[in-house]
Amino acid sequence: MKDIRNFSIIAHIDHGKSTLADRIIQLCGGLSAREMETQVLDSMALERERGITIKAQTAALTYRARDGETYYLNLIDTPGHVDFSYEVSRSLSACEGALLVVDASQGVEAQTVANCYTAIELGVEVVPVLNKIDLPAANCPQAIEEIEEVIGIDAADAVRCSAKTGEGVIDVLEALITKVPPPVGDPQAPLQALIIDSWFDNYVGVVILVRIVNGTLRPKDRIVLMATGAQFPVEHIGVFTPKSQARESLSAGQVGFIIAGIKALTVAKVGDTVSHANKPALAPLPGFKEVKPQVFAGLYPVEANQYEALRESLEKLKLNDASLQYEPEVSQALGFGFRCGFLGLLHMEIVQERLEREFGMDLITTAPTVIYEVRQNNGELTVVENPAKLPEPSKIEEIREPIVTVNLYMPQEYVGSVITLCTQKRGMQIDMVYRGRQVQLIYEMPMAEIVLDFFDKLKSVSRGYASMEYEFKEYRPADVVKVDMLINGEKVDALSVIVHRSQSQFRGRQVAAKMREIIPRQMYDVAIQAAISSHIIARENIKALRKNVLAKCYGGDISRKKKLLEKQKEGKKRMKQVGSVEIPQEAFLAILRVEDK
Ligand SMILES: Nc1nc2c(ncn2[C@@H]2O[C@H](COP(=O)(O)OP(=O)(O)OP(=O)(O)O)[C@@H](O)[C@H]2O)c(=O)[nH]1
Repeated sequence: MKDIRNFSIIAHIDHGKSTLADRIIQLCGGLSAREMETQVLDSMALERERGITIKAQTAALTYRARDGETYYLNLIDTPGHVDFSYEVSRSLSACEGALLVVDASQGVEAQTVANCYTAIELGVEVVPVLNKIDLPAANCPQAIEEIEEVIGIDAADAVRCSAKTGEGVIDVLEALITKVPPPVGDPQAPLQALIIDSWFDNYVGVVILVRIVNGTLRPKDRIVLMATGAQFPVEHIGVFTPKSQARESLSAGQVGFIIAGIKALTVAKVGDTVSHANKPALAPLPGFKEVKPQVFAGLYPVEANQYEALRESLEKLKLNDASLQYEPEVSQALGFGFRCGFLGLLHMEIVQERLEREFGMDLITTAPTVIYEVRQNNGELTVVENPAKLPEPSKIEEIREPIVTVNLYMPQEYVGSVITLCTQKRGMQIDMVYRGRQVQLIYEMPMAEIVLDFFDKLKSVSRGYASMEYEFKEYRPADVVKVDMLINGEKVDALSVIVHRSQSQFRGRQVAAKMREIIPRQMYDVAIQAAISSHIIARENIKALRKNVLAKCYGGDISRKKKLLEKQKEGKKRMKQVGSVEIPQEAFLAILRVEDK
């Protein structure tokens, strides 16, 4: 085991994580030059565009070091966004080391900081690497100073490299084997394997990526997944180089995959422990957590006849995304659709985008909401993830909302504005810690505020320098009310939102005003009203307009007429006919666009 090194790469977007990973894979002979042509580590087109790695992948590599020894390196990829922070912590806890890649021409940036602290807290050895030294703007001494000040680790002998030219990449590997300790574990002990990731493969079913902590696993062994107790006979085991390669055994310290005829991703949860069914470990590995959807929204096809297609697309997505939930739902205004549960806003956006892009769906999405626990006067306790389903105020005894613990990191100069923002968002300060030039703020905050627009606001008050991660804490009583929107006197269920009472009047007015801007003028007057119960709190009017786009081009250039009609059709695409009024997609998300008081 002395010759194994398990590591991951922590880097800010664009600092060169994928390029460096590719270089390392190339140096260690994992792939031929032709296979290298396409960047391997983040394969989904969507990911590349957004620059985030959604599904962790891995590579088992062999490296002949300068000391003449051969080392087995396991590169474990980590996803890079707040919604996936639990998966990040599981990937990191499967490593003994992490390369902290910093673009020497840019210095340390916010996003890396939170992941780096997670690594340090998990006892992972962080090895600083300065990348892009080929750039004229590279300033290594400055980058070193920033790493030391901001992250607080010694960076004097940070490795300098250029993932682009290949210069210094060997030094990165040498630093890795000297600085990162080999794994510890007992190959003879009962099996404990940590699930780092799992995904669905059309041919073999669920593939589980594990880090074996103790014990040894062989094909044909019978395994148990400790959180669910489900048992399966192992069919194949192996490693990714990054191509898959079968192995006869995987033992303590190694990283590899298990295929065991598992059909549903929900059985093999990230963070769970795999053990032998006949001789299970006494206890699972620490740190398993059930990740549950935190944010819910309704997804409706623009064309009613697309409902079945939407169901099929969601089914397909769900195969590879255990955290996505959906249930059929009916809205008076929007017809048949699905109430979907997501880990967070980014997760929601990704799902939405994949549905539209990969599956060609045309969707209307309602405003995201958190889950409320509602106790009614008759003692009944219900869970509400759709504002339209909130019982009448007179029937409610108490509403409780989810509270999250938020960890924020930012340079000192932004502490003031971040605190102001947190207070505005009903946050309660728990702690404030100085870490070099960086400050860590810990807040407890209603999840609903985070869902609304906290992340964007945080970025704007800190000019992008603050980073955050959050975790569900508990449900607490909350003084919230439902604001309904009426269009021409009709309540549109899909437009209702739940907001804090102190903000309700203000938000109701703002949403109405925003909708007046968004909803195009129609053939008749349209009245938009906001109401709490039967009490109207705001009213806006959209004046009638006879919209005849052809009126301007009398004279009869037919191709121009066609073009205009085409354009008008395009504009209609994401509209939904509600009663007699056409409402565009943005109107359903108007609540996300309003300013704070
Ligand atoms: N000049 C120079 N450019 C580099 C170097 N390493 C990476 N790049 C470039 O920097 C850009 C970002 O590199 P990636 O490897 O995609 O960065 P990443 O951190 O993986 O980014 P995401 O995948 O978006 O998270 C690409 O255009 C690379 O070609 C380097 O050493 N020198």
